[in-house]
Amino acid sequence: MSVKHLYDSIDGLVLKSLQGTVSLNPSLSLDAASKSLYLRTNSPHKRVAVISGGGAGHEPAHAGYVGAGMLTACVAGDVFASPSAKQILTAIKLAAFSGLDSTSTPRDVLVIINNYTGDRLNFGLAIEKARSKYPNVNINSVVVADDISLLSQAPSTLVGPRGLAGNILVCKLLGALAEMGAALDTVKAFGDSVVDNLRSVGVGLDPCHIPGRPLEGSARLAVGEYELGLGLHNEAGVAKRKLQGADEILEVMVVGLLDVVQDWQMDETVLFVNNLGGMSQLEMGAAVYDIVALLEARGLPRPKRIYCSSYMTSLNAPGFSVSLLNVAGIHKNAEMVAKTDCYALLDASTTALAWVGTSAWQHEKFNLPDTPNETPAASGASFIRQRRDTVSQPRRELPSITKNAIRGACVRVLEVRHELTQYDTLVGDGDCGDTFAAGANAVLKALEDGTLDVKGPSLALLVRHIADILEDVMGGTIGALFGIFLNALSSAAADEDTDLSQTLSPESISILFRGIQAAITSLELYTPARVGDRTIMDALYPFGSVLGVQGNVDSQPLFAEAVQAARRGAEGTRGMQARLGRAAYLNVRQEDMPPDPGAWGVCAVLEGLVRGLEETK
Ligand SMILES: Nc1ncnc2c1ncn2[C@@H]1O[C@H](COP(=O)(O)OP(=O)(O)O)[C@@H](O)[C@H]1O
Ligand SMILES: O=C[C@H](O)COP(=O)(O)O
Repeated sequence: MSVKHLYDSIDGLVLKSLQGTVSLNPSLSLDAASKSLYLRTNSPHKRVAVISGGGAGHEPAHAGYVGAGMLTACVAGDVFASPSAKQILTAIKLAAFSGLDSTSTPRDVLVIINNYTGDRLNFGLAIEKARSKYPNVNINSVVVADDISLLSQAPSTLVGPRGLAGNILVCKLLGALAEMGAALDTVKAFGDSVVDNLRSVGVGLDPCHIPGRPLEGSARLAVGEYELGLGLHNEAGVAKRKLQGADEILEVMVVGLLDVVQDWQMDETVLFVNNLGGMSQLEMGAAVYDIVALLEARGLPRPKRIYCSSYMTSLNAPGFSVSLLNVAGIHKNAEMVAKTDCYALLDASTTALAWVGTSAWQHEKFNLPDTPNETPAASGASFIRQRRDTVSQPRRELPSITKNAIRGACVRVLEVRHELTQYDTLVGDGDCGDTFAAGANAVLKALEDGTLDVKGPSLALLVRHIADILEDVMGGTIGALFGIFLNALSSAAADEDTDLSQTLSPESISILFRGIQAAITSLELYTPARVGDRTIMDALYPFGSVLGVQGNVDSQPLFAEAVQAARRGAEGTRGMQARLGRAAYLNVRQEDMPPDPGAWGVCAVLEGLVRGLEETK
């Protein structure tokens, strides 16, 4: 694994890289605030704009695929963390309206989402927001979930297969179909059918290293090991195996794929080999040759199209994936889909920078050199109104309490940042500490420069403002969860008459507590996670249930008690197997599972709030 980089931090890198892409393709424009790239002009026949995106670190995905005949727009988050719903909403707007005047009918939008929790939550929320904001734009989505390596875990997890590099094949096929003027329903049906007929498997010879990240914990493979069942974000593979050479690795991959596609009609397939960024193209070319040989050795016809490039990387990871697309299976589906010629779509020209595929397929009968004979082996949470009696407490000046509490939360988050990174490196993609820290730093800055107005006018607006600040800087699963939680808390508090500009009254505290419970309830609309699934819910549920205690209570001790319950919940995730989130992909021994980083981070926020409150006494 190379840990030397040209840039020594990822700060500003994503934007700069997008700017570089715009320099390479004059038909693109960049909306820097949302990190969205879009085609400035589109063919008037195009009725549907196909868009995609996700965390950065996968370049040339997706910026390299924006162009006529492929994506109309894309949006990037931070490295390995989903963009926020706000960013995605802008990308949808740009895709629907770019280049059109106010009298023109906007394009409909088809969103291609890779199956990762942060992406599902943030893209899902953005689509909901866009539907209400732009009622004349029809929006639908296709979720790519091509990874076969987690299928054996399916019954015990709720996450489903991950999206791997097959995503780019989906972008090419749907982008070309939309360019031909297809309607949204057709593109959606075709996309679902493509996903149903797409399978991938990845391997890694080593993880990648993210510029600026600590080195500890980043070298997880011994010299003689490789990982099978690798994702796109440096998360650990499903199994470590002894490195015995190309023959063994390719055999395992091909056999694994063929095992899950036994019902496919194999005379109509596409082979798609993706370099995760750190393999030499010399080796990848040889791998293509060997994979075709392995298929032929099993009596299978050569794939009708073969592709190999760095389509969707994991920074500089020395690894790759192999995907198979069952074209016959796609054509067998609904009548509307059957009329679509997959090969014509793959061969169609595009102005996207990074699509690599020859147009020679249209003209030449495909001929591979001989292969060897021998082959080796909300929401607007409905606010739950409860009666609570609170003992009367002295009224205290609010602004300094609020400011200290918020500052306390941010400072505590920054204290645990590296702990979160360490835990998330072991069980996830390592970005959890950075995501929490980005939120904490942004709120601290807003507190210091006075843009976050702690004097009021109301709890609802204060919370909404914090949610807004966080949404700009926190992507990933955590960003989406905080967004949902805080917006729901704000909506719940807005139902109440809370003038918090002067004093912190028992009544306003009880409104806050009830709002927190309502916000937890609204999270349930978007995630199936409950206690025991190893997520933030393991901290939030115990926290909320203490706050829900009825009867005479003194608010500050009750809050502190609730935070202790959250801490016990987060501690309880140590050694817990995950059913949701990226940790669900892992095969880590129970005793080696660190606490859940999300739950740990939530505890830090809560503990910081308490510390800030106590400092105000
Ligand atoms: N479906 C889910 N519901 C609630 N919390 C979840 C879910 N999936 C993951 N989490 C929480 O999110 C945390 C990871 O957040 P983050 O680092 O942003 O994830 P990612 O980088 O995979 O998007 C986990 O530690 C867990 O607490
Ligand atoms: O690159 C990251 C992907 O978009 C997945 O996002 P996530 O880690 O927030 O789930």
